[in-house]
Amino acid sequence: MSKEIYENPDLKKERQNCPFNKEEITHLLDGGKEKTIERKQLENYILSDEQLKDAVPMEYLSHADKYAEELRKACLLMHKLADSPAGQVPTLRALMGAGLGSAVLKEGNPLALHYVMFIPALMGQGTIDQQAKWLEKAYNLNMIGTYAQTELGHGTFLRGLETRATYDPKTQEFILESPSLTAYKWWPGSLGKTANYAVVMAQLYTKGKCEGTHPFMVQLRDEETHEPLPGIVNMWLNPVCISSYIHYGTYVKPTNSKLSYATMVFVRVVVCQDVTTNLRKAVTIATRYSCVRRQSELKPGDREPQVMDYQAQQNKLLPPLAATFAFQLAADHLWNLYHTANNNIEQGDLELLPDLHGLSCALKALCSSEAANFVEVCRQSCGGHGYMSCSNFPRIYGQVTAAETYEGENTVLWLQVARYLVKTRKEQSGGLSVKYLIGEEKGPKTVDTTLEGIVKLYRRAAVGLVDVAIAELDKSGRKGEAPHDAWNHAAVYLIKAAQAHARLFVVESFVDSLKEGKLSAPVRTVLSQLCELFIIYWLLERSGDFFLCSNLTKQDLLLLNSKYVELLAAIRPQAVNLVDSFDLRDEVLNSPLGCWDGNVYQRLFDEAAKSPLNQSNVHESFHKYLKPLLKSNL
Ligand SMILES: CCCCCCCC/C=C\C/C=C/C(=O)SCCNC(=O)CCNC(=O)[C@H](O)C(C)(C)COP(=O)(O)OP(=O)(O)OC[C@H]1O[C@@H](n2cnc3c(N)ncnc32)[C@H](O)[C@@H]1OP(=O)(O)O
Ligand SMILES: Cc1cc2nc3c(=O)[nH]c(=O)nc-3n(C[C@H](O)[C@H](O)[C@H](O)COP(=O)(O)OP(=O)(O)OC[C@H]3O[C@@H](n4cnc5c(N)ncnc54)[C@H](O)[C@@H]3O)c2cc1C
Repeated sequence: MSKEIYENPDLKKERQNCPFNKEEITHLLDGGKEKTIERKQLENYILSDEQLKDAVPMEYLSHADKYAEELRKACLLMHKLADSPAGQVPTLRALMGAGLGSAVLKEGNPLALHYVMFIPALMGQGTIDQQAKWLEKAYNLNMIGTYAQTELGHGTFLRGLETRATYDPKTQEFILESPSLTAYKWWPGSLGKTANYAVVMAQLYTKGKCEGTHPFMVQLRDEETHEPLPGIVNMWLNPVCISSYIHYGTYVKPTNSKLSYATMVFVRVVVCQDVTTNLRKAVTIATRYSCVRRQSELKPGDREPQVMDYQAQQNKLLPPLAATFAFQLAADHLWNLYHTANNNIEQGDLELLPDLHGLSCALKALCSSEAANFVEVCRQSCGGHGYMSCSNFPRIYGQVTAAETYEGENTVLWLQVARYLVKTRKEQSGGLSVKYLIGEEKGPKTVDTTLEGIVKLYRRAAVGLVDVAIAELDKSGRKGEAPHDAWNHAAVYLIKAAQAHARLFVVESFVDSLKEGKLSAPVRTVLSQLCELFIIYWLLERSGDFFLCSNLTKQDLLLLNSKYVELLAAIRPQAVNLVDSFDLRDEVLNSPLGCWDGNVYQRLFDEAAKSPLNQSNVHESFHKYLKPLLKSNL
């Protein structure tokens, strides 16, 4: 007789009479029906392998055992690549980030940097000959690389990196050295124990002149013994300059000195999608749990309600639910810009590079910071159980907050965006992502609170805040302040302007995607409600920006607040159906709180039972420490 599949009755009820086709949303997020089929085949292929399952929860292993266990599984995954039903590249992409890969490698993939940064650096900056020599070796895993840029003393200020690569014309070699403790490469993933090669960013010196930071291929360890090569600690020999600008001993300037930063642009684009995947996991866990959890008393004398029925809980969870769609659609737009810009750059056309740099910095900083805040709200919305390690919130939060720092610390990236906006506004130039700065909203500044009217408010805030920042810079200039001082003293305004620019891009991506998308009426309805909820949510959160730059009134704000709470109530009945549409398997969620069947309490209990401390009634430490204390009559 088939085993009855348990489904929590409340979750079951939430799923009845869903007014839209969940699979349609799944296909939208996957990039089409075929992609969904491919993803599910790949998930089955990977998650059915018993050798990829953890014998004990990772949190109970030592640091060294965690590393060894993750490396074991990462290597097994690489062996499985060849037979993957989805092909190598889609499989690799799925295994590197917060999605399928995190279901197997819960502490992170020791080989991630090899694929996410080392190979992209070779592809983006290596010469044809260098690519011929190294790419096949890297793809065949005959070498494991990382991207070594950050030093103990410098991570942000690349022009301040201390590692030096001095070109010796006699031997036609580069001598790499770390001249000081603060020059030691620090932070690069896999550098400690896994990688045997690295792309090292170093200041290139030739003929006594510093030509700025350039990428170098450096062998770190013996390919057979894995022992560090001699002198690897503070003197690295025989590196090779990647995309060499040394021609017969003479330095030839690249067409754009920032092309060596290209790898970071690529990862910033990828990070937007990865933090969105993590946010989707957090929202799914919190939403399902909030429909299983019953607590307190809403109507006196009634049964304890589902906590999702509290407006306060809806206010916590529905904006992040909407954000997952907003960020995914914006990341898709950015990805398309990346491909267009990259194809142009390969033809020598660098015109879109500033747009790509500005937008990738803006979206990486916005998606990572907003996702981090939203993940913490999701964790808090689950009360004490959200605090447990097994809830998976601590790990998701750690991964998303890391993204606020790596690939460019967010504040620094906001200032890069501001630099791009101020320059663009002053030159009335700029391409794709600042089109409105040129054609800013003309006409009366009256406010209408329709979707189009609200988008116009975002445009006014984005342009207006750039103009406020420019006015601050000009005021400082008139006081005789040097440009760098004026820039520093306007930082608060500059960052506000950059953030408003990023939010406008996300809002317009969401609205445009719904306009252009071939969606069924029911899906369009629910996604439009999420879109309107999200853009009103952000406006209410940042109302000061809008008061500063438009004729928004107190009445308008009260009206928008009423619209916001109406939308909370309208979307509440579809919350579980929307997160079900993400189609995230329990193994990917990796949380008793978020499992599809809602069997939360039994799964929590089973997880607790796995703790080594719960394998005996009295731990040995009692006899060593506590019992003597109890007898000591202090
Ligand atoms: C599939 C799953 C994926 C999983 C997710 C990924 C997992 C990865 C996990 C960890 C990996 C982490 C890796 C790292 O962290 S690598 C190290 C990252 N470090 C940084 O990002 C450093 C940040 N700092 C900088 O980028 C620079 O120092 C700077 C931009 C802040 C300043 O550089 P500087 O040379 O001083 O430039 P200026 O500010 O003076 O500007 C000059 C000029 O250049 C333009 N510009 C700057 N950067 C770029 C760029 N990257 N691309 C294009 N153009 C750039 C800038 O706009 C100025 O232009 P101008 O105004 O016209 O003069
Ligand atoms: C999980 C993780 C993985 C990483 N992986 C790698 C890797 O694989 N390879 C690699 O090379 N690096 C890696 N890094 C390092 C990362 O790139 C750096 O930490 C990051 O670039 C920030 O630089 P920093 O640590 O020097 O911080 P700092 O730049 O020292 O930042 C400290 C403070 O100074 C502020 N600040 C700095 N400059 C300015 C400015 N101009 N204006 C205003 N404020 C400023 C910052 O906003 C911040 O508040 C990783 C980091 C993490 C956390």
